[in-house]
Amino acid sequence: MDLSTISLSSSLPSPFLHQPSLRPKAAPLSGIFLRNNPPPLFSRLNRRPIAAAVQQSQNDDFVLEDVPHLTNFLPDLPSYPNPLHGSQAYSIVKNTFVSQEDVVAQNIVIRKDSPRGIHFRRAGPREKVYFKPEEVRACIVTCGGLCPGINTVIREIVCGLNNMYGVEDILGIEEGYRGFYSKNTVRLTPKVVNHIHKRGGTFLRTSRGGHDTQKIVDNIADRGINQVYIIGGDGTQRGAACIYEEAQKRGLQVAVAGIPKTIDNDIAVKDKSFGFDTAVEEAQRAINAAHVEVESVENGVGIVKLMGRYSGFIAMFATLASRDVDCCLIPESPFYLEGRGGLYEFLEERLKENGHLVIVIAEGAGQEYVAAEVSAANEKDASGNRLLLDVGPWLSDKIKDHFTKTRKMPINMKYIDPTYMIRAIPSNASDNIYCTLLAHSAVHGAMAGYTGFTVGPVNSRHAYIPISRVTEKQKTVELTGRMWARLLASTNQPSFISSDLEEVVQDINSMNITSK
Ligand SMILES: Nc1ncnc2c1ncn2[C@@H]1O[C@H](COP(=O)(O)OP(=O)(O)OP(=O)(O)O)[C@@H](O)[C@H]1O
Ligand SMILES: O=P(O)(O)OC[C@H]1O[C@](O)(CO)[C@@H](O)[C@@H]1O
Ligand SMILES: [Mg+2]
Repeated sequence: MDLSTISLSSSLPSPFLHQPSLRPKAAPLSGIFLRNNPPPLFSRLNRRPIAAAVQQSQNDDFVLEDVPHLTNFLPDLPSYPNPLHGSQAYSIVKNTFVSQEDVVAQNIVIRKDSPRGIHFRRAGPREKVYFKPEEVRACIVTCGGLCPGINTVIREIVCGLNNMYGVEDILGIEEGYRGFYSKNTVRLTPKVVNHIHKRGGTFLRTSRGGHDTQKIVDNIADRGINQVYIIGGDGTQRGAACIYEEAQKRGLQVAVAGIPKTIDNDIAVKDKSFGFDTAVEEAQRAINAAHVEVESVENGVGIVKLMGRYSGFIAMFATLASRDVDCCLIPESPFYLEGRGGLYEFLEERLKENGHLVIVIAEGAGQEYVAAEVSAANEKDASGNRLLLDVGPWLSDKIKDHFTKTRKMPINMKYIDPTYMIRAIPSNASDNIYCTLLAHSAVHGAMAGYTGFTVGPVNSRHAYIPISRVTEKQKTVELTGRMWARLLASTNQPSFISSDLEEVVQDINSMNITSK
């Protein structure tokens, strides 16, 4: 068990409950473990009591992975009644405010005797806020690659702050983290952002690299910013954690809220990333085009390359949605070309059977093969992410060579690379709604004094999730999970698992692992 897991059980000696980082904000959740992910300073201070508390509560099985609160390091911060009390939108809601006791369970498929497991705080407006609206100076920044819906999140943070809380002072930081110290800010009002959700990209522009925590926090302090909304992927959220830690170290009343973004859908804990549905939908157009092309010629072979550096979610879902795909190749599932059970054998069978076929490949798949054949320097982007080799043309050449040279069978290759087309578009209707919920959750959380947190749905219910949970591990397609099995069942493609590996997978499957 994690040493930062502590118990708030009523049997605890009171000193534990009085340590600032451990103290619940309102009514404590009774009889629970609280995993606060405290910043290094607090974990150092609390090491002994935390370990002792764990020992005392070994039998308790309810874990709350809590997010930090400004009062953890500013204990005398005053609070105010939430202005939503009087808002025309919320005053008629039956339970306007989310109770401090409301939590969201990470696992909802459980067995009768399973432990209650990990929970997160439910997102939403709280009875008390820790900012007077007229004293809020918020800023929004977008970093990393694009994804559909960023503009909707920006719009809804601005409109949410303004319409729900009466906040008027909102700044846009342009071109990512480096914009904090190298650019002027732009004033964001509901009028300025009114139409931006209809456009792809980010109204505030973006960049990679350039994260300098000291300079960023200096700038936040100099400008009198007290709420920071950070939209970006895993790298961006790591940067957000640094900003939160530095602001806390300096004792600044600055709430840092992260809205995780990635087209690859590889953010842990959250159900899915915003813009992902839109991207999968757009990918259908490329797959359809490939299918139409190859269906119309003799021995047509279509290849569609989609994004997905380390995870094949876009490829997997686009394949499952389409039904025209014969084979889906993803980074998590190593494939091989030659021999029994290999890709060539399968493609030959499909061509004999149907006269055409479509392959979808995620950009991160087969990197080891490409690397072995092309002399490429190990290049990185400005943020330090490894630049991938282009697997699409490599695969297309391999298949062409195999059929025309080895099998003496001419094929008609149609290669489509819609990489940027699927992420540079505006979000669809359902992603727009999703983005609105994310933005509102972030606004409610920051106003309520939470900081160093991210937002997202866990089993469909929106929650406040510690930043570390979304940065420590990337979500990947589980080869032993049901979704990948559904894909294999749908395409009937080889699993590319040799018999030795099959045994290992069966062993893993027989362990008590549940998958969605
Ligand atoms: N470990 C880190 N600590 C502080 N800042 C970081 C860290 N990693 C990345 N960043 C900063 O976060 C920003 C975005 O990072 P990156 O380019 O990796 O994109 P990302 O947020 O992971 O999005 P995506 O990968 O989905 O495009 C950059 O400005 C980068 O400097
Ligand atoms: O070319 P860019 O903008 O660096 O982004 C490419 C990368 O960004 C991602 O979309 C992640 O955001 C990856 O799938 C892709 O490899
Ligand atoms: Mg990333």
